[in-house]
Amino acid sequence: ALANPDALIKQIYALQVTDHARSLQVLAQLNQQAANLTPAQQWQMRYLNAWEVMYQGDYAKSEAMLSDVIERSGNQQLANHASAALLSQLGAARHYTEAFELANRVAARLPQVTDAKDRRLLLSNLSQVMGSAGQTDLAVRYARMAMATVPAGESQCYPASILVEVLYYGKRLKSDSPELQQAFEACPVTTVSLYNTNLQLILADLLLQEGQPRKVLALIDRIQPRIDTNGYVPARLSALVDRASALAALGEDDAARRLASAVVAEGKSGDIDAWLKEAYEVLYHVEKKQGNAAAALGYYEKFAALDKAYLDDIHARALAYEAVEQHVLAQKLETEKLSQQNADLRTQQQLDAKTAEANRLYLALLLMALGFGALWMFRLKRSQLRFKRLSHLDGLTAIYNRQHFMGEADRALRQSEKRKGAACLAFIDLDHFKRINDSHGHATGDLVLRRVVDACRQHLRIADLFGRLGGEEFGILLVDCSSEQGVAIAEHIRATIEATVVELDGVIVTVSTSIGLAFTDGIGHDLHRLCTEADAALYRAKHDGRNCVMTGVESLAMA
Ligand SMILES: Nc1nc2c(ncn2[C@@H]2O[C@H](COP(=O)(O)OP(=O)(O)OP(=O)(O)O)[C@@H](O)[C@H]2O)c(=O)[nH]1
Repeated sequence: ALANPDALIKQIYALQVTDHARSLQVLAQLNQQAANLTPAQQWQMRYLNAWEVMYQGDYAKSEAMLSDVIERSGNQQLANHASAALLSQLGAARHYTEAFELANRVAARLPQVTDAKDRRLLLSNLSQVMGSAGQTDLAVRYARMAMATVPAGESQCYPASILVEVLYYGKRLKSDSPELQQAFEACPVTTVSLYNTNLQLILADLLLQEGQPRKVLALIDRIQPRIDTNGYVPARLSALVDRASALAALGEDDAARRLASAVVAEGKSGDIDAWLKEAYEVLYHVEKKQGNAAAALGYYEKFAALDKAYLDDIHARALAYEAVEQHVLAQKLETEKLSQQNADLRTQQQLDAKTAEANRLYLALLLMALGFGALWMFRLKRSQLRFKRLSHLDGLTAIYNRQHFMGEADRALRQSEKRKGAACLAFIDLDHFKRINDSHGHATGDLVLRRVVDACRQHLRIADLFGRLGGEEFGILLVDCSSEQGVAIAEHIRATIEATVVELDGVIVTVSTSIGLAFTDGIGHDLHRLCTEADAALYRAKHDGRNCVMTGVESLAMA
């Protein structure tokens, strides 16, 4: 097993463009141990292998591999790297529609890509794709954004190279353009030879266009060793064809033909068509110059076919770009429609929420009103009841007043009659009460009346009725009470009143009472008859010297 796979993976990243051959060795070493790697490391390896396949030019295979990493690795950073790689190779493989679609997805995701390195990478490749679509302005903008994203101390090489490329393909670059100079400074041959070589080849093309073939040859002589070491096919073919063009321009036809033929010998379909086209152009010019009309025509036809294909390709890119843009526009409109619908929905929801809140408020108000209403009703009822109760009571002593006593006594007697119970009616009248008023004042008289009520209460049960019948006269209906019990209770009451001492302002007042009794035992439950009887008994008690209990004549006779 490998000691530190992560370190080796890192090493591959570092070596990819600086020492490609060495990076391949490390990659092979790790691939042998793939089974021992963690799933995360295995995804890293899939990405690195995809990158290598792309480097070798097998775009069909690398496209599938990179898509797999983007969709399934679950590693956002790795997906960013794979997206960047796929972007550049979809363009190279002329899968323009896919490239522009991916570009749109990447551009949409850019705000979420916070890692500076990833951002720079994605922006650079977006720039490349836009450049290939002929959108030079956009491509330049992305490239400059990528350069602005480079973290301090990091190399500007990659975005600076992309900027040069897009300017070159947009025909906005000259051999002395500051952007090219800047890129050379950012991509020193010592650290990033591959990028430096690419820049040199671009410079070679520019020098050719500017009519400086000698400079081109000198330049290619200088970089040829590196090209041979790297083994990057496009670089090798580009150098070959540039050299052929330069030699042709210098009139060195044989050498030019030899080199151009070498490029043609490698001629396959795909990526090398650009150099093949240039090679046929060189051969056409050489043969024409030499007077080989038939050969010249043959090369010209081949050149024209490739040139048409090249122009068609540019046209296809523009069309694909347009199509994707239209699609994106349609999607955007759809999204806007959707977001409008969402906004409408939100407004509706807010409205609903407001309505619901208003309803809740109304309900709360209603409940409150009902609550207050109920409270008010309750209070009203309570005060009504209180008034009613008060209207039944005597103001001074708070026992039943005459009217209520009589009503209640009548009811109680009828109930008693139904269950054949016995009851006893007592009329109590204070003796010489007028004298108390006269000697001690009305207030003392009132106090005496209240104390008399208290004294009587001590001997009453809950069911008994007690009322004030007049000034100093009281009535008591003792329910479920025999005549003996009635006489005993009346006697107790009389004794208690006699014993009661009322003191007011240092003056001591006592009072006695006369009581007349009538019993249902003798005369039945008719209140009127009982009252007459009790009254007669009281009258006798008064005449018999007061401070005593008397029973009704008839009652007694019956008893
Ligand atoms: N202090 C006070 N006196 C009252 C009240 N109601 C009636 N009286 C007085 O009670 C007295 C009743 O006097 P009378 O009817 O002559 O009877 P009495 O003085 O008790 O004499 P006898 O009943 O014959 O023993 C009157 O002087 C009334 O003014 C009251 O609410 N408070």
